[in-house]
Amino acid sequence: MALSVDKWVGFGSAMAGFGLLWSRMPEHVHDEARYIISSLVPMLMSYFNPYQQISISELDAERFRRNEMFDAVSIYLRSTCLDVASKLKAELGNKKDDLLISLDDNQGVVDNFDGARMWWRLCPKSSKKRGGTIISLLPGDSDEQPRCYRLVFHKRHRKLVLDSYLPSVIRQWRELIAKNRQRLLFTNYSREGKSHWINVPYNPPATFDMLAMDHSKKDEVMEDLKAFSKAKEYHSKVGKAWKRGYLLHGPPGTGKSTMIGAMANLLDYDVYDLDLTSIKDNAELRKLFLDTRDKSIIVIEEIDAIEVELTAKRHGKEAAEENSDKHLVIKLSDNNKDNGKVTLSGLLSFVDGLWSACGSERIFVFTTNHVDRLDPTLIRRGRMDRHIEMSYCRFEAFKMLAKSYLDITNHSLFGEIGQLLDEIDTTPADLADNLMPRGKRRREADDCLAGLVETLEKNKAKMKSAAPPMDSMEEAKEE
Ligand SMILES: Nc1ncnc2c1ncn2[C@@H]1O[C@H](COP(=O)(O)OP(=O)(O)OP(=O)(O)O)[C@@H](O)[C@H]1O
Ligand SMILES: [Mg+2]
Repeated sequence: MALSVDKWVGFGSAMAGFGLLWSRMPEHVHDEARYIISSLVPMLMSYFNPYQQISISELDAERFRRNEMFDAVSIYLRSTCLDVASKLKAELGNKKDDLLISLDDNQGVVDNFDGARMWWRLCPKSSKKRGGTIISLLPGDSDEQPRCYRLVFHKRHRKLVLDSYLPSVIRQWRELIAKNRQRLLFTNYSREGKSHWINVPYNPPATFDMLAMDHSKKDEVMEDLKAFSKAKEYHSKVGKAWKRGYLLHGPPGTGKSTMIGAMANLLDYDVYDLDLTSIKDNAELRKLFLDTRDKSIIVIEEIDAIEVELTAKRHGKEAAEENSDKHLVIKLSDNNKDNGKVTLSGLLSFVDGLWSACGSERIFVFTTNHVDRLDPTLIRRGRMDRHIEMSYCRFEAFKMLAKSYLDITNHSLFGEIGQLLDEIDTTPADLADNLMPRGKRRREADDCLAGLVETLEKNKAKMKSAAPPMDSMEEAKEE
């Protein structure tokens, strides 16, 4: 039966080809005859061919982003009608040992819906070259036709297919992905001048419970995130895109990246780690943005360093080095001079321009060690809604680390450690390093804490010897 469906579809294409040929007949053929035959072709086609066809391409018509309907069909077919297919493909899924079986190219399957038969076929990528020329495409297109699913059904089921069958495919797809959702970490890479996302399964170990920072600040951030994830109606009521910006700033090793993992865990969002330096221009940046999914955190780490690097590309390395030494604010560039590059204005429109409203439930996170070096327009309130300072570890944060690393809430050395932490700036990363078991023997809490006191004492002594003597400070003050 599938064969006869293919025949009909082939017949339809042949008739269409005939129509095309006819439309190109020389002028001298009588106009009236041309008109009659041209209008007869579609009538003949519809008379002879009782089937209709819908194509679902892997990329959407503008080729700007992936067509999610293609994914919906893939997942639907995988779950419902692979039993009858003879050519299948096997891959390892995102979850460990998760075997993914799907249709192989050119393989067809039949689905039954409400007494109607639906013929599906996966058509492979095909070349657009015909007769040695490439058919003209939108800018950025490749010369390959993307893969597509072809659905063929009897004409009398048209209403059923459009009103019930395809909506049910989408509904089942949504249910299946909600059930089997695996959080992903994406990063961008560039191939042949075009940017793409690749992903790996993402299960960050950090949670807010383990994050050592001021209690009230932590609670505030968690409340803010939870409120954001439930604020769909609020955002549409006030006419704002459903997105939020966080700027995490503080010295290295204070937990900025760790907090991003904790955010992803708390909200169950995917993370897109955006590498700006490998993006060709603003258009590519926009394309990448359109390719992100809802419920995601889009991260640009160490944005100050990226700015320096981008400046280096534009104005020469020396200029960038000079800038980084002397100027507190390093601009990306002024966009008139930098066609074909990611510019500050491109980045701003990525974060909250017209295009940023194209998705929903997106959180932008920028991290930096030098908040004072950033262009103020990039981090103004409204763009980066919350500025969170991750600071050196004091006693309260230390207690959280002791609880997670050593499972203790009190110890005779706590008083001494608290005092030392007040005197010297120590990052949570340094403390965590001292609280980890070393070598083969798991160290007892006593050993760990004694070792930590020793390290802190040493650091204190170093700090004292590095500081200028009191007398010279007094002199400097007087001067
Ligand atoms: N606030 C914190 N709470 C718990 N652990 C922390 C914290 N800060 C740092 N750590 C520990 O130190 C390691 C390094 O921290 P992280 O990478 O998050 O720092 P960062 O602020 O992103 O540093 P950088 O600015 O260099 O990127 C983490 O793997 C984590 O184990
Ligand atoms: Mg980091």
